[in-house]
Amino acid sequence: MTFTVLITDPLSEEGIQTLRDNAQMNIVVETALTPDELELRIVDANALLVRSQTQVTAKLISKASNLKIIGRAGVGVDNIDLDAATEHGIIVVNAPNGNTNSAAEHTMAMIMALSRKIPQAFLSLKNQQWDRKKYVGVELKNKTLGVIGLGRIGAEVSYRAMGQRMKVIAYDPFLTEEKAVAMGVDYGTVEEVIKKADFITVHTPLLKETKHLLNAEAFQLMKPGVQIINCARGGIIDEDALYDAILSKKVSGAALDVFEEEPFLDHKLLQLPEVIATPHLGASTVEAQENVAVDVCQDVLNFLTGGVVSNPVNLPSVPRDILNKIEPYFNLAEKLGSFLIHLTEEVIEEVNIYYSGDLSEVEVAPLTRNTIKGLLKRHLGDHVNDVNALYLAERRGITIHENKTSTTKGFTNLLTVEVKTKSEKRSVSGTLLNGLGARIVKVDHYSVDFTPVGHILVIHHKDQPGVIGRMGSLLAKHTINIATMQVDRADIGGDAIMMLTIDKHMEKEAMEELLLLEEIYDVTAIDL
Ligand SMILES: NC(=O)c1ccc[n+]([C@@H]2O[C@H](COP(=O)([O-])OP(=O)(O)OC[C@H]3O[C@@H](n4cnc5c(N)ncnc54)[C@H](O)[C@@H]3O)[C@@H](O)[C@H]2O)c1
Ligand SMILES: O=C(O)CC[C@@H](O)C(=O)O
Repeated sequence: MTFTVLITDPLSEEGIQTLRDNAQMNIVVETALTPDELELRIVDANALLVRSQTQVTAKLISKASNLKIIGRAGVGVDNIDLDAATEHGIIVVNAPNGNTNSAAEHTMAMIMALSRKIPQAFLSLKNQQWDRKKYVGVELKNKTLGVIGLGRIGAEVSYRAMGQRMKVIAYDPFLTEEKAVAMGVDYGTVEEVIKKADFITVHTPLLKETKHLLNAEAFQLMKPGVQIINCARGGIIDEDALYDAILSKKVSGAALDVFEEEPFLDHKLLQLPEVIATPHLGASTVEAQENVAVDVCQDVLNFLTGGVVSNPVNLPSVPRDILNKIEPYFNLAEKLGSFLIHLTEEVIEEVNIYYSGDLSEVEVAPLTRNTIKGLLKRHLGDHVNDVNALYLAERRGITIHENKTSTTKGFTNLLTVEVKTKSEKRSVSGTLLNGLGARIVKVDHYSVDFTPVGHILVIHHKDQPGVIGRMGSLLAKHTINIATMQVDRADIGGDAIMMLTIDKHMEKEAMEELLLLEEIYDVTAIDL
């Protein structure tokens, strides 16, 4: 059997050779296709290999009737519609490790060029101006580097910055104080990092939660003269807010490798002398391109020839006989995880999963993976899947315990997930009701009953007459319609919980107003 492998972005020949060496592979390299041409060529492809330029959209995937695997030579898979690929049963693999070093080195190069105004001085010299006064820089030594996102690249940048005798303060939702100490960095909240840093570098994926992480509000909190670096993804920084912050002199310089819209030929930020930039070159080294091409081509080869892949992004791997028994619970498990992660802002150290009733008799490992996938997705994004969820949790020091028990509290099946942080324990229980689908039936020690979909509000309040009315009027003022509502309390006049499903996303302003009501302790808005 022959497989057609279509390569649509420039890939290192070292990697492609891995495929060429196998007689079954028919390699087609077409790096200048228009989207329309690509739609025609994709029909015959069994594998598609891309970097960040090719946009693998749902429309393209819908035309890819023979496609089995998409390989991304690099980390970010935001140019690939993962849901569409999964829906079409197409496996996506990436190469997450091969360009870490290059991206970290590029970030350091940007920090150093920025602090010493090297690109600006060079340009001026090219324009025949010998100007030594205009290009006075600042030293890095003893300055504080704020790192937001301490994953592979963020960690490597931190080590290098310490080599420059910088102090590093970092925030990552999976960073504990102990881990920070072990790495030699200071631990801070996003706000602390932003307030204390002289240079701020972001190294998160682009997710709902990281979109415009550095916005006008964040720039307000920063030190005057702060310098900003983005070698991760365009969109983590609000470009308009950055532009204004530079004009107002709050930000004295910015080094950008990535942009909200790429590619472009003209950008208003580039009109500012304080901005230096590169056209998404973080991974553009001979070594990184070789590494990622070799890794991804090897995975594609393994997959097409029946082997095991190393870096699946969306691969479900459950044997059919087990799948048939537990598949109905997958959605419940993931929803419980997704719900629970919103109940704590602290670093999760331990997860306990209790399988009761019918669930105590089945193979539960895939359900655990789905639960953890739901938990991690909020901070790690869509690259968390059944295959890598446990690995990612383990890498973040989260211990997971599965427990089987016959106690069902009246349900034929009950799945309880409990997370422990340094100072709190939160839990949620759900069941699969025959014919009615997934229901959440307990939140901490409160009994509830609701379907885990849509926009949900969890409100802790004091059990007192009038609270529900005031809360309802306030939501009405914001044209938020309540679809369902549950109330439970610890004891009369004591702590109580309201669970609401509402018809639209709860905006920040409405949340803040709710919190002003005297009897309301806290409000959590969850979109499932
Ligand atoms: N410029 C380039 O050419 C280039 C090259 C390689 C990678 N990248 C990009 O760099 C980024 C980092 O890559 P990586 O390999 O280090 O990924 P990684 O998954 O190892 O690390 C990302 C980290 O961000 C953290 N995070 C998630 N949400 C956060 C939040 N709200 N606040 C703070 N931290 C948060 C995660 O916990 C994780 O530890 C990605 O966006 C990747 O696409 C860019
Ligand atoms: O393909 C590239 O050069 C960019 C890769 C980089 O953005 C990544 O996420 O790995």
